[in-house]
Amino acid sequence: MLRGWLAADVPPATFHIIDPVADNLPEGVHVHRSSAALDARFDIVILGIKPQLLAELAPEIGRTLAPGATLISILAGTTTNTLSAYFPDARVIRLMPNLAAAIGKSPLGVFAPHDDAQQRAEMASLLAPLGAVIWIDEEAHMDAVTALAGSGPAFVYRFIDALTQGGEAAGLPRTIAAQLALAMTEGAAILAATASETPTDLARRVTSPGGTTAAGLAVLDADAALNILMTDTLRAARDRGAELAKGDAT
Ligand SMILES: NC(=O)C1=CN([C@@H]2O[C@H](COP(=O)(O)OP(=O)(O)OC[C@H]3O[C@@H](n4cnc5c(N)ncnc54)[C@H](OP(=O)(O)O)[C@@H]3O)[C@@H](O)[C@H]2O)C=CC1
Ligand SMILES: O=C(O)[C@@H]1CCC=N1
Repeated sequence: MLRGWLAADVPPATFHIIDPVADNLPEGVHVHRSSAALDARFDIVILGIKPQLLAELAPEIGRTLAPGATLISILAGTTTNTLSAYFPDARVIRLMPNLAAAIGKSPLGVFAPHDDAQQRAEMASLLAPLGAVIWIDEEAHMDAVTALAGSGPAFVYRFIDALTQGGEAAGLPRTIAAQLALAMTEGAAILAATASETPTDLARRVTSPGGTTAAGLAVLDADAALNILMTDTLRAARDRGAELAKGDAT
């Protein structure tokens, strides 16, 4: 997220990073190893610790909040009720970004318990450099949002790796297979994002009757195996969010 804002020319000195160990941070941001020695209080605090650390770190985090501050949590699972119990004076908002925030291409699922037009406008302006803001009306959906939008890049990267492996098994040198898998995925994703047709329509357009794509899809679609795998994958990720919300650190 920080890299996304800096790429959009937000001045680095705007940001105070509180992290005990983080290195390789962009030049010009303020870095603090803890909030203990920090006098300042902030109007906007973005919480990016592991959910399992919240109970331990809450007193320290609380000291960074100005009266009426906005606390934006990107923690998987952790509910606004839990956050509000730790930070009763803050305006709590949940946000689920992903790695592509660094290039302004993250879906940004946002849930706020006390939602209003002014807050939506403030969040839209704050988050615009990071990607597309998608308001989520029901907090119960945030674990599924996390599974699809937050964890999703890892699933796509696995698919790209599998394409590379498949290309290699089909006889290509690994480096060529890797290049083709990446460039093909990029083009297909951009086309799907910009075309008026649905992904299903686009797949149909690729598929010449009796051709190579049809032969491949016959395998990929058999027994709905990919759909079942994706359903199980997202369900596992979603349910882990619910476990984290209950404080499960295992
Ligand atoms: N990775 C992703 O793509 C996404 C992650 N998230 C959420 O972001 C959060 C962080 O995830 P992720 O970055 O992957 O995990 P990391 O473990 O990489 O990041 C957690 C960070 O918090 C630091 N930390 C530990 N103690 C303190 C402290 N006392 N004060 C301040 N910072 C501290 C950790 O330091 P240390 O390394 O020493 O533990 C670490 O740098 C999670 O809640 C996750 O659900 C949300 C969307 C996407
Ligand atoms: O793996 C996780 O728990 C976090 C949440 C979404 C992406 N990474």
